[in-house]
Amino acid sequence: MGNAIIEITQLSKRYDTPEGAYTALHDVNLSIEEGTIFGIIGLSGAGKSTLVRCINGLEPISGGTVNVLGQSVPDLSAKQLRQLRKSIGMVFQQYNLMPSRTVEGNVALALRHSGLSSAEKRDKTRKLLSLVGLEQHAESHPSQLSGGQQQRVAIARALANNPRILLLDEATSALDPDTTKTILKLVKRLNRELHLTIIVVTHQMDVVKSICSHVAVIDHGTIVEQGEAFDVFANPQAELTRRFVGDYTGLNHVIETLRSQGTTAGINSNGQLIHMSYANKTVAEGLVSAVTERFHVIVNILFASLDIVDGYPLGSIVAQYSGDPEHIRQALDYLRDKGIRITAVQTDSEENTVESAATTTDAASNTTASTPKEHIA
Ligand SMILES: Nc1ncnc2c1ncn2[C@@H]1O[C@H](COP(=O)(O)OP(=O)(O)OP(=O)(O)O)[C@@H](O)[C@H]1O
Repeated sequence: MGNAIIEITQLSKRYDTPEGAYTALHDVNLSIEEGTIFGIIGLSGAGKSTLVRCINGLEPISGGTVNVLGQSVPDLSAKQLRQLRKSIGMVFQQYNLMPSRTVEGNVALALRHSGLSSAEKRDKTRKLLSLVGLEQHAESHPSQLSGGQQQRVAIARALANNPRILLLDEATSALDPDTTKTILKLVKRLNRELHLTIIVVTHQMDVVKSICSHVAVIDHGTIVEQGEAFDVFANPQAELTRRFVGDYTGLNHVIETLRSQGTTAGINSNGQLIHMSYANKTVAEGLVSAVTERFHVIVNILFASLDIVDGYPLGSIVAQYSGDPEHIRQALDYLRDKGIRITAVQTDSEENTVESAATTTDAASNTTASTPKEHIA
């Protein structure tokens, strides 16, 4: 981990509207380390774009501090702000390319105040296009390119002034899943090869899961949870985060089905429905047979999934446990000892966490505690 490249404390932002002041951001605290890929996820209207605009100085703040690259953004002059913005490359959902210019012309446009000669600009533009895999399309116009290719041009343009931070604002939201994957792969490579700090503003958990090392969840202008992406997925605390994660993994759908059609879904009224999540592949192997044999309980698996979050495997199982209640309790204690997070699923209300020693939350900072994990190649 390096130093914080962006440090935000107690940020608030109010907009004056005809109906009165509207608070779009409230007491936002964020620390983004250099070299990380940091996701900011929230529903529409949560305040994501406002936060981005406060970071790059496009919006005056109402309170708190915003430090970017060691500079206090609200205190910068117009000239200093222009300079700072050169260090922050921006990519948006709608590519924002000039239709009348070629691909090369679009990228070169970002170099117009660079002081480079025409030959140097041409050389740099070609290098940037090669970096994003578009060297063959330098002479094409944006209309001749696919959405994914246009977004690559926008990324090349955003990199023209050698920024230290790349800010992607819903950059993959208009793309199909396959194209999204290739763009995310490119973003990950840029992070690695250029040691760029990347901020990914999104409403898609899939994007966070694929490339982010850290994530902050924003809800109605407040950061409700933040931490390492894996920990947030493994042990979501805030209601909105649980919804995002559960919707993404399919767990919410399963629980809904069990709630509405429990008997038809094959569960009986005597068993206990348990959600198990685990971070360690080897522990999960043989999980069911171990507790079945050892504690003489019947484990009926209703749902299982395995995901890779930021390069780490994360498994999830919903199962019905039947048998002697004392044996079930012992079986669950045993699993907990093995580092598996155990949650009782209520079919008539919300899930309740059955106390788990391995996972705790620092409620004061809305930070999810670290979960042991096992990296895969
Ligand atoms: N200039 C403005 N004047 C008044 N209210 C604004 C202004 N800009 C944004 N808002 C309000 O602030 C809230 C946050 O908006 P913001 O655009 O930051 O959300 P968002 O999370 O980026 O949403 P989306 O994903 O839909 O772009 C919204 O309720 C919005 O209506």
